[in-house]
Amino acid sequence: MNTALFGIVLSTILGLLFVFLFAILVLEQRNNGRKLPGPAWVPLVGNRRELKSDSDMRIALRRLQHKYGDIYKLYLGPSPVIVVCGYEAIREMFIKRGIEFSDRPAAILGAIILNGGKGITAVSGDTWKNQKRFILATLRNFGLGKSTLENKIHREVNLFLSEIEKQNQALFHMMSPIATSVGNVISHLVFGGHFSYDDARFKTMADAFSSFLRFVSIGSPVIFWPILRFIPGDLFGIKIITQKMQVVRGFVNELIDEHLKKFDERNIEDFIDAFISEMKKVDNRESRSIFTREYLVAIVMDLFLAGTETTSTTFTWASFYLASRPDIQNLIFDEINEHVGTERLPSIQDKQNLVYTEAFIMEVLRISSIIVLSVAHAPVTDVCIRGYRIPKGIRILPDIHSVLSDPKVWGDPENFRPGRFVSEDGKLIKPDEFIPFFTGKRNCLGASLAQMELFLFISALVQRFEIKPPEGETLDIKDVDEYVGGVHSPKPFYIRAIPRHV
Ligand code: HEM
Repeated sequence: MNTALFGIVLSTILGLLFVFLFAILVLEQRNNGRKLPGPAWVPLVGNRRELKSDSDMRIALRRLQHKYGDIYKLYLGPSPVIVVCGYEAIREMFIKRGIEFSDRPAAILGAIILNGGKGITAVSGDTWKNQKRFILATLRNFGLGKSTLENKIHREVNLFLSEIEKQNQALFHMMSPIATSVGNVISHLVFGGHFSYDDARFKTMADAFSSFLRFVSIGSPVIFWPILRFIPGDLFGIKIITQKMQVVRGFVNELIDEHLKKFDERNIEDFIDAFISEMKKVDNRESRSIFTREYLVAIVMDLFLAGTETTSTTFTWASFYLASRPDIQNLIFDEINEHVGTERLPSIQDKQNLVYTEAFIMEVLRISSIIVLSVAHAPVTDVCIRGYRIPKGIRILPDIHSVLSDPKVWGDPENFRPGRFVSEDGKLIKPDEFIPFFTGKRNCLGASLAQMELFLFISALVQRFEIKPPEGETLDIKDVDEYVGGVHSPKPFYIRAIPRHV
């Protein structure tokens, strides 16, 4: 299409959309039902101004909650979105009436670029239920929560510790080594192999996923105006992201081909084998089957995307708090030294004795709140909540940060204080409001895996090394904390790892 013709088509479409939006506005105003509160919005642009009014979007979100209450409506571009804040509203909608809010909105552009909208995070209804059941059962078969997986994680822990040793007490950034390690834990489960620390394929995949997460963050206009992706050039960076995703998809397809070639029904070794085994059993003419190659590619990509950046970002935050709070790091080390010693790696069995270490991990998950706004949900049918009519399919964003930073729940949410999770008689406290993995029917599928990894990697790191800021400096939260959308990760910071036993 030449540029002039493209301009005419684009302006006609935009004109029609404008009329359509104006009609929605008029219809909404005529609606006699109780209207959800929310800021006035500008057609086409939505409430971008309100969300971007602060350098840190969490401040804007807290202000909106304060002004409009726990359930309010926003417009992101032309799309209406309902934001749900505070534990009570989240409990009411996603726990008590969880099934009614367990769909995802119709495949949005982000999910389509990632996996054709077919992976576990994007699907709804029976497809979602069947995928979730199969993935959880298969991951359990391959050791989730069992010692077989712990042995594999320990192998990765040892490689990780050697990698830290190689830094030779010089300054380094934690994200790179830990991303490879947690990526390798998923790799063991998914395809039965692992990457070396300098593997170019892994670096490409990690880079593609973190660019993707930045891109789908709440602010990208092309997500809400998909037509913008046809503008010549790559103003919104969508073409480069799509290319990167194609490279990752090619790599996943190679893995599947390798598995198909050596497939042996009597020797099912990993998730891909287990899925292929089901593919061979079911009749693929049955159109509702989830056991197709397309679904397999999408699920594998989802598991890597959902399981790598989240866990490695949390771990990177943990290394920040270790380096910036030597008092807390000493308490963790003393506990490990007392209950495990230094001759063997801490194991899952030790969890019951390493209460303060567990509390430290919970406090990192709480205060870093890496998923500020959860993945969008959608009502399965039209529903009524607190007198508000909520239409089927609308995007609902649970505001996890509003719960994890609520002063009514935590008292001093801004302070890093692991002791809040330890009772006076030394037991671990798990408040209902502790929801970094969200809650209800659609909560994180990898929560127990992530907690197992964080425990085994963090306890081993502190057992072996003293984590320190750069010589003669201190690390301050103000220098690393910002949230602009996507996963809440710290700005780059550098630390040293000093071996405790030479
Ligand atoms: C610290 C690490 C992690 C955090 C904080 C985290 C958090 C979350 C959150 C908030 C959601 C959205 C729930 C919702 O729909 O509202 C989610 C979904 C999900 N997570 Fe995690 N996650 C972590 C690690 C993992 C790992 C290791 C996996 C591994 C396999 C994983 C797999 C998934 C999947 C597949 C979903 C989609 C579930 C569904 O749609 O039913 N996550 N996670």
